[in-house]
Amino acid sequence: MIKCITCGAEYDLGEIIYTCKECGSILEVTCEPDVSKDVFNCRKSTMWKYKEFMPVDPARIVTLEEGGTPFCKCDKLGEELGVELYVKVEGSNPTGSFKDRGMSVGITKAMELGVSTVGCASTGNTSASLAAYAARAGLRCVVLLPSGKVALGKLAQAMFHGAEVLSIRGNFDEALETVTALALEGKLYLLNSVNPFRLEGQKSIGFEIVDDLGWKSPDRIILPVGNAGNISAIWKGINEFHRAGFMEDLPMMTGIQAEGAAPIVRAIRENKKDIVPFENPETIATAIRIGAPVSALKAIRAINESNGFAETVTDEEILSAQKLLARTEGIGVEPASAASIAGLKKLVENGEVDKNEQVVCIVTGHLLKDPNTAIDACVKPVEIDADINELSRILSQG
Ligand SMILES: Cc1ncc(COP(=O)(O)O)c(C=O)c1O
Ligand SMILES: N[C@@H](CCOP(=O)(O)O)C(=O)O
Repeated sequence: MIKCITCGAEYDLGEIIYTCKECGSILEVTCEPDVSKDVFNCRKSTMWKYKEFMPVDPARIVTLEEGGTPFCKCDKLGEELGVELYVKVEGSNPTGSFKDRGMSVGITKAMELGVSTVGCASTGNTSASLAAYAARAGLRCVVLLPSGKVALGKLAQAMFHGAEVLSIRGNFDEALETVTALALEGKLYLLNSVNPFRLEGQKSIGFEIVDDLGWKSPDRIILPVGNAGNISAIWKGINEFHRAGFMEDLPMMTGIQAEGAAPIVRAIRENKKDIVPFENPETIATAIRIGAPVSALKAIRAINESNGFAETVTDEEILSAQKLLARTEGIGVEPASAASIAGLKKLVENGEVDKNEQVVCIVTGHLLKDPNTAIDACVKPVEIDADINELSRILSQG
């Protein structure tokens, strides 16, 4: 069933629907399989390890073997910050971000529905991922991107995988409004995270964290929040495993937003159930430059239900955390991803996160997604002749 999260209205799994016809709220797919966790043993380490929890025909999936991403224990950084730290490296997915988990389910669903054209609005990663999975499935793909605000690597991916790329004079929120209107006219199948099947794939991040920790919950999961689908999906997945009896405790879901694009943090601080959009969201972390997150209701619920927290970080804090993670632990992430590390640092400093907590930070996209920001943050290479004496002189400078 597809179910409205606000009024509970139910819809058939075969219906193409993005919001509730009764009350206009957002939807979710209900999923309560009756399985033992032993069925997962000896399966390949992709998100399809948990196929019983996915609402599509497992015999006909469109996959690039997404999921099963590294779960790195980060002792050096953990010690520096005073917590037991694990980093879930979503940049290791096939197109370099967590979106692949959602697109694998979303495109499989598109094939089941028999649609011919898929589309999305994107700050970059959704379009890169959709373009790749649409190519694999042989579907036409249309993506709307905010002009001048998409990191180079992501743009290259969308173009190279053959998507029809439209550069919108406007921001992500305006692009999403436009493409949603087109989807409602039936001109394309929308694969942004307002599509509840997208989130079914992304909930597997929660499954993997629990599995990686030996069927236990961490104390806290921290992640960047933009359109707010991922935090909602992970909380849904964690609850499904909890209800299935695979684990005892639940984590505190902690969302981090950039200071210039923080409607969810503001809603949590003001104890509101919904957001007031940021009209002109701005941040160097272009992936989370979003003012009107479509899954805000779900995200606020996830944070409140889990006794979690929401915090903002500045662009400077994001860039410094990006470098800290790269240089302390060798994990290269794009700026938005580093918001989780920046957030952890801030929350430890202000006492919100207890020393010795077991914390999982999700880093959502690969460093190479945004090469320009990475290069701008570094000292330029020194140019020298191919001469051993000159090389020795430089090395001796230390
Ligand atoms: C790299 C990266 N991190 C974080 C986010 C935010 O995720 P969500 O929109 O699901 O909150 C996005 C895009 O949405 C992203 O591309
Ligand atoms: N950062 C996202 C924004 C769109 O999010 P979605 O999860 O709703 O598709 C992107 O990569 O485009």
